[in-house]
Amino acid sequence: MSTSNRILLGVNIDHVATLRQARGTRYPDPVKAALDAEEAGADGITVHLREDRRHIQERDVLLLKDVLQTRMNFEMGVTEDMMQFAERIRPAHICLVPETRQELTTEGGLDVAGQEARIKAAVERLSKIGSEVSLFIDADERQIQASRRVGAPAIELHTGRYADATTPSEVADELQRIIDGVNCGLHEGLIVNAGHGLHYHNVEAVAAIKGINELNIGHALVAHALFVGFKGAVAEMKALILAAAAMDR
Ligand SMILES: CC(=O)[C@@H](O)[C@H](O)COP(=O)(O)O
Ligand SMILES: NCC(=O)COP(=O)(O)O
Repeated sequence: MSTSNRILLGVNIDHVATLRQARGTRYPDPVKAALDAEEAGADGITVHLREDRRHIQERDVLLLKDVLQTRMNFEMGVTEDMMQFAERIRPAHICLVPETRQELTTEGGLDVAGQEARIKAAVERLSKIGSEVSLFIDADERQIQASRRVGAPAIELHTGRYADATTPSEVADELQRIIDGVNCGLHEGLIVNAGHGLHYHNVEAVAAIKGINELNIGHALVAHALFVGFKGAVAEMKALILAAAAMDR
């Protein structure tokens, strides 16, 4: 079981594209954001090509594939169209996420336990193209064990409930749920990542959990970039998570 202090920052650039799509302009370009993020210390770039194309477009993914110096973490719903696109792109990492068109953002984790055969087939198919497949799930023992059973090498724990918690006791409960999830994932032999809704004021407690491999963060970085620039926003976040991960708690 790994209890390393090393932690990676995956920068999600979806919401750079959200701003572009709001006006149908050519700017701001998420590809430029990705390159800036890499220069500022991002360990990887995450993009979610939603079925409704509300932010990232195929064009972005195709360009990123050519220019990234780090690695792409491609988030996708489990649909035949997406499977075929992923087979064409062959990203280093693929994260399977649940998706509905009505949701404001990714509201919960993938129900792996409820559709094991379907997810297992997707994991097997995507592993054949050389991608490391992770499953975006809630920090729930049932889902974590099902993720191991379907053959995914990695999971990403959805931290949205922690991020949305308002009272100190709710925050503590949600944090504990993530800690338990990380330990359960490591026990099952999985690589454990986490993300969603993390920002400059709530990230440290999560980054301090021993054994987390990577945090994927997007919305807060794009928002902060308005004031300090994208490189500055990424560098600040990276410094924050490295410092938190290095602390002996
Ligand atoms: C799965 C996930 O958490 C990311 O894709 C991130 O949330 C992107 O933003 P939206 O969910 O708002 O599309
Ligand atoms: N998978 C989570 C992610 O990529 C970033 O989510 P957010 O920081 O934009 O909420």
